[in-house]
Amino acid sequence: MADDQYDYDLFTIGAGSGGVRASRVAAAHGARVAIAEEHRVGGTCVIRGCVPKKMLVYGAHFAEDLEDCKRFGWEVEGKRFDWRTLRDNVLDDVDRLNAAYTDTLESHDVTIFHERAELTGAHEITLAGGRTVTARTILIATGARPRMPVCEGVEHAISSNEAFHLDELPKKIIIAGGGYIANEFAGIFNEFGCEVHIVNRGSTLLRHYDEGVRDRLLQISIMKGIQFRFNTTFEYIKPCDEGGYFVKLSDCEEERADCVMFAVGRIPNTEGLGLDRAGVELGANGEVMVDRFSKTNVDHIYAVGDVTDRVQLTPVAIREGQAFADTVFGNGDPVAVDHACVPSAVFSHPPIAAVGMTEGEAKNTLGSVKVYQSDFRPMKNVLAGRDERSLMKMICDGENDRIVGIHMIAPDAPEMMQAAAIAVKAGLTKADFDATVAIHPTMAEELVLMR
Ligand SMILES: Cc1cc2nc3c(=O)[nH]c(=O)nc-3n(C[C@H](O)[C@H](O)[C@H](O)COP(=O)(O)OP(=O)(O)OC[C@H]3O[C@@H](n4cnc5c(N)ncnc54)[C@H](O)[C@@H]3O)c2cc1C
Ligand SMILES: NC(=O)c1ccc[n+]([C@@H]2O[C@H](COP(=O)([O-])OP(=O)(O)OC[C@H]3O[C@@H](n4cnc5c(N)ncnc54)[C@H](O)[C@@H]3O)[C@@H](O)[C@H]2O)c1
Repeated sequence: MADDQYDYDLFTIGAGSGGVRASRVAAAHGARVAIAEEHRVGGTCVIRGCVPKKMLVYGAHFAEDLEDCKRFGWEVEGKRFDWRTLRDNVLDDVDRLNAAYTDTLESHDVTIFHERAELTGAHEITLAGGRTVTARTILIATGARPRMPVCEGVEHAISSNEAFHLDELPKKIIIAGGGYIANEFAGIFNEFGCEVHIVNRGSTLLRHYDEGVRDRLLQISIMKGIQFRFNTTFEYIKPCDEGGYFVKLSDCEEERADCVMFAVGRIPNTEGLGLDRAGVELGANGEVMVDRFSKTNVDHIYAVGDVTDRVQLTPVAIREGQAFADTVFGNGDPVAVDHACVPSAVFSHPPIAAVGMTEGEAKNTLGSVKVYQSDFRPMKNVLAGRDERSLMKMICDGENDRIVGIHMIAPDAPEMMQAAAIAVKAGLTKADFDATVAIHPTMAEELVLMR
């Protein structure tokens, strides 16, 4: 493996989900590996994404539990929510994870440069401090950053990055977007008692999800007090002397808000990386173009994760990193990641989870389609007096009964979906589900009882 012509066998730029996995696996295969990280080891998922977000979701959900518990006989006197306590505890855990990821790299003898890196030659990388190193193979794993649209006063708005660090909760927040981040943070802030407005440029929330499921989320979110504006754009955001901002939207008078947050997609981090000099081909959104082995058009340069804009999810970035390291540094056959049938979840209140084709996609793709569904009020909601129904849908190929998609909105939907996704990925049929005995009483039993 040792190739003394270069300082390292592998140099990874970006220590997020994809870069860390690729680096430690390549090192375990015997490669001499270095990684550069300009911010904090762990990347988006650990530092300012999935993990702290999920902790806020847990924190937020207590608002409902504390309400619902009364009907279960519990009385909680003097309940009060303190944002700073939750925020600081979450940020402490982020510090712990940052240290754990750093330890993992160090224990695999991966050299970490805590600074920005860019390509300055075919095999040459220059670090922000001025040091230059060389590597036989280079991996671009620089992730993506929030897209901030062109709008007067956009500099006064926050993105999800800042949402984890707020000093105070806003009394009123306007969130632009209708995707994952907008819906997840709308749920979080709403449960904490903030007045939440979602402003979407288009007419659809979460457009890649099944229509029935997204309509149910919209209905429940409205019932919980979240306000929605569709087909609306931002004209300006201006600071207000008394604090907060004046916000002018395309379809109404100027209004005041304490915080404006943009959650309108993420842009691959490819600017200023020297990729043009290296001749690496980029796509229309600045994403690195790669083949199924994550190789760019330049033989020794690879890219994994959000920077390639294939599927912007942590488990996908991790798989791409693993497959890259096994392919380039392992002894087995090349490994390509299968991007079909990737399950996903939106950690809204309640959460959504899905795998495979939506009903609409199946109808547009397959000859005949059978749809089974279960629309029910979970037992806990019935006793709690919470008027919130869950929905599960199973989409089958009418020709052969094979399940091509499962979609749900229900408490713990992501937990149920992980197991159900195995069956869909394995190509099981509705009859296989029917043949499985239910676990009673659960919500998941609906999966094997659908008509
Ligand atoms: C708020 C939020 C919530 C999310 N929730 C989920 C979720 O619940 N589930 C899920 O699966 N996904 C979720 N995601 C998406 C997930 O975080 C990403 O898909 C994943 O982190 C991508 O990993 P990556 O390795 O490609 O990039 P990243 O984790 O972004 O890592 C890239 C790293 O590269 C560094 N870097 C960039 N340029 C340079 C340079 N020139 N030199 C040195 N370092 C550099 C960056 O600082 C960063 O640390 C969420 C994202 C956000 C923003
Ligand atoms: N639970 C999860 O797995 C999770 C959570 C958060 C983020 N992520 C990942 O991060 C990515 C980015 O998330 P996101 O929510 O920023 O993007 P997104 O692609 O999910 O949604 C963007 C939304 O913004 C709307 N929009 C675009 N421009 C707009 C504008 N100028 N004004 C108002 N609305 C506008 C779009 O119509 C769309 O609804 C996701 O695609 C996902 O891959 C995943």
